[in-house]
Amino acid sequence: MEKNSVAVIGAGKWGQALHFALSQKQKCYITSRTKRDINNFVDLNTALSCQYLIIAIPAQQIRQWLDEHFEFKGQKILVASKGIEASTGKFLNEIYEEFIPSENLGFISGPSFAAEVIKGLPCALVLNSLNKEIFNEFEKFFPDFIKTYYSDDVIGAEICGAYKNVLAIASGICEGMNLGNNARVSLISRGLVEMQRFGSHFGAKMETFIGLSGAGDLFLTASSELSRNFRVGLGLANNKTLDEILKELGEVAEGVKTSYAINSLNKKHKIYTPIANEVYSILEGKNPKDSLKDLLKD
Ligand SMILES: NC(=O)C1=CN([C@@H]2O[C@H](COP(=O)(O)OP(=O)(O)OC[C@H]3O[C@@H](n4cnc5c(N)ncnc54)[C@H](O)[C@@H]3O)[C@@H](O)[C@H]2O)C=CC1
Ligand SMILES: O=C(CO)COP(=O)(O)O
Repeated sequence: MEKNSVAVIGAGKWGQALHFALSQKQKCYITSRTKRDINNFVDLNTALSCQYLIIAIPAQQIRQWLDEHFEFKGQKILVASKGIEASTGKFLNEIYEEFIPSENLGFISGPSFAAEVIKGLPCALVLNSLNKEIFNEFEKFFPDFIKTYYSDDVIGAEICGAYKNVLAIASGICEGMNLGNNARVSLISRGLVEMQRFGSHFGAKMETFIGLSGAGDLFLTASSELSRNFRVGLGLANNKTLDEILKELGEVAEGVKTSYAINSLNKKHKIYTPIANEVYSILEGKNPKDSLKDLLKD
């Protein structure tokens, strides 16, 4: 294992943006399932032999990928995905911890559209880990245009990153129905309260919800067409089918599968999550106008 070697696994939008960012200060490798014309693109085995890995593959594919491709050799890992596994309701830290010791793991959160990061525009991110050494070691790889903060609230960051995608779908629906600014901001504010209620059930810290990982990423994603999840909401409000929307998108919108995960978790744990429930129902075919009526009277 080459000392201080860094590799990004997954060359989608976020993987490429992180590769661009981490290439500013040192050599950074990148790999993906299909060969890409990107500087320092390597095969998977070369990437896996690096000391530091950033993994940016969609949440629903992580377990299978770890099962089939990953061998733990002491690497330090930052997880860049945002979502909850729909088939089990597991948070990403729970999946990773089945394969890798928690002291080797960190999780990226915060408002960060790949399209802006890849242009070198400034942003602030949180590197969450139970082991502060992970933050200290990865922090030095980030370029000057990204400010990094440390938090030990891994579960809080995981829940914020996943839940805000579902709320971004709701906000896109609201926008697509032309309900106005008052409605959208009411939805986002109540969404933040709902996300905090859900998160505190699983031990997340209150401060995480009012910081970059919570309010920060929620405000960003739920108010911009740069968000894929927001665009899913716009499509649903315009009576497109989910298949049509996802085909048009051509990229992952984690909020869709995460809605199903949240639906089973809130039933199991009896958590009051009206907005996420309506997103789930709309994905299952409910008319958004009926959802609006139900949300206003609940
Ligand atoms: N795009 C963004 O602005 C941000 C995305 N994220 C998160 O990063 C994750 C990845 O998102 P994007 O890169 O934007 O999505 P994307 O749709 O652009 O790319 C996903 C990548 O994962 C790869 N992939 C899919 N299935 C795989 C498998 N079974 N094994 C290996 N690789 C596989 C695809 O080939 C593709 O390169 C998501 O969880 C997303 O929520 C987080 C912050 C910002
Ligand atoms: O997580 C993101 C920005 O922080 C990206 O959001 P989308 O996946 O909705 O585009």
